[in-house]
Amino acid sequence: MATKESTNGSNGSNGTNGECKITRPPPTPSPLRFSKFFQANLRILVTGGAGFIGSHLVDKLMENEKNEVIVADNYFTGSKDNLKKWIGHPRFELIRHDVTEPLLVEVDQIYHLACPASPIFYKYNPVKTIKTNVMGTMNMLGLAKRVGARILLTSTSEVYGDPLEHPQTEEYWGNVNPIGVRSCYDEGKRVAETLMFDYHRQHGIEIRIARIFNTYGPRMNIDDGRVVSNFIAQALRDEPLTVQKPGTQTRSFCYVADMVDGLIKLMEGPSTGPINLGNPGEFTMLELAENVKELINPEVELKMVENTPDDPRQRKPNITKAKEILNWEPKITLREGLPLMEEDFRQRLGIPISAMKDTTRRWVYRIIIISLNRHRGGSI
Ligand SMILES: NC(=O)c1ccc[n+]([C@@H]2O[C@H](COP(=O)([O-])OP(=O)(O)OC[C@H]3O[C@@H](n4cnc5c(N)ncnc54)[C@H](O)[C@@H]3O)[C@@H](O)[C@H]2O)c1
Ligand SMILES: O=c1ccn([C@@H]2O[C@H](COP(=O)(O)OP(=O)(O)O[C@H]3OC[C@@H](O)[C@H](O)[C@H]3O)[C@@H](O)[C@H]2O)c(=O)[nH]1
Repeated sequence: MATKESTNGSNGSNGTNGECKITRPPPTPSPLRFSKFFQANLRILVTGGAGFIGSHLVDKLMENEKNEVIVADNYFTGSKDNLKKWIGHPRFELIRHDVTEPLLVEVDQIYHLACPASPIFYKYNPVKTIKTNVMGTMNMLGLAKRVGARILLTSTSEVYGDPLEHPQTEEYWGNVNPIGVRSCYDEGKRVAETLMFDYHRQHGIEIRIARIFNTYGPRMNIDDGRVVSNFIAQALRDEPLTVQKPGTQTRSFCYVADMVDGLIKLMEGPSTGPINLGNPGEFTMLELAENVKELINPEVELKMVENTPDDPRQRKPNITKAKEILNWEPKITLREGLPLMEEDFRQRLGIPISAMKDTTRRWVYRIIIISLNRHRGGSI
């Protein structure tokens, strides 16, 4: 939980991309934040909390009995289903709200995740996507300013565009097409980062910025369109895995439980960021397809299909800062994470394990799932 000392810790902090001098003292936090008598809990707003990463974050935050969690979500890509175990809980509230409109709630921390993240969804209504990133972030910063809350933005590795530096450090300014079909998301997040730092410098708002690299895990939308969910759903449905050309493009995949730990450490830690959060294990899309085939359905075929414009050719985080500043690094490898996601997809698709071609290998994976579940206290 944030203390008064750590709350003010960002006052003299440096941004990673240069000196960050605050021109005004920070706003006074809400008296509720430190009240001993009426409000012992930390009130945390999670925008986009009904989505994939957001709902896992809510699960983790709710484990702490000192936390009260409020989710604001417009359900564009998220679902109440992801939060069903918390609905009705006395420390939990769910609000249907679009972050492009202002929101007034007394909170101490804001995890600002609201934004469609899959390319097919963020390209569906690009004007809305950029509004969500720009107006949504301004509204949440306005709220942070008003109530003196600390705010964390989930930015993205997409701010590096099609990177010419590899792996990507936080100092790299990126190679982004400002007028392409991905720009509503990439440039939207870049403006959101700018707004965060301007509010920090001008109004003394306590900010945290996470640059998240590709994250996967249970509860991704089955037809989300992102590569890991596509390949797993295709493997389970016995459909060819659609590898977009050339197939040699790379990504680094982080399991969602690791990501949530990193986000909470960043929120509670001393640094504004931006800090890269991701798993440095790098795979080509052909390698990912081969892994899914081997682990989930050895009979499935690979099919090369056309790619979309401006697809980044390589991506891998340098996580030195996360290790040094947050003492964070991912623990779950891709080959451990894929079976955990398979289990969730299998249940939601209604495909029992017996319906698949049964091999000894499948039993090995089940044992991995059970032992990882035990290790993580049963929460996937
Ligand atoms: N998953 C990844 O690989 C990844 C990588 C980099 C960054 N991120 C960032 O993390 C955040 C969460 O991503 P995710 O993968 O969970 O995506 P997601 O699509 O599952 O979740 C996004 C949530 O935001 C909600 N939302 C969208 N627009 C909104 C609006 N205008 N008002 C209120 N709610 C709105 C959606 O309904 C959904 O619940 C996003 O900000 C995304 O940009 C994710
Ligand atoms: O079926 C598919 C889908 C995608 N792909 C490829 O897989 C790679 C990854 O594509 P995804 O759509 O999963 O995700 P991207 O890496 O393009 O963007 C992602 O990264 C940063 C985040 O902010 C975004 O949330 C997320 O969309 C791309 O090279 C794409 O061409 C396939 O080969 N087959």
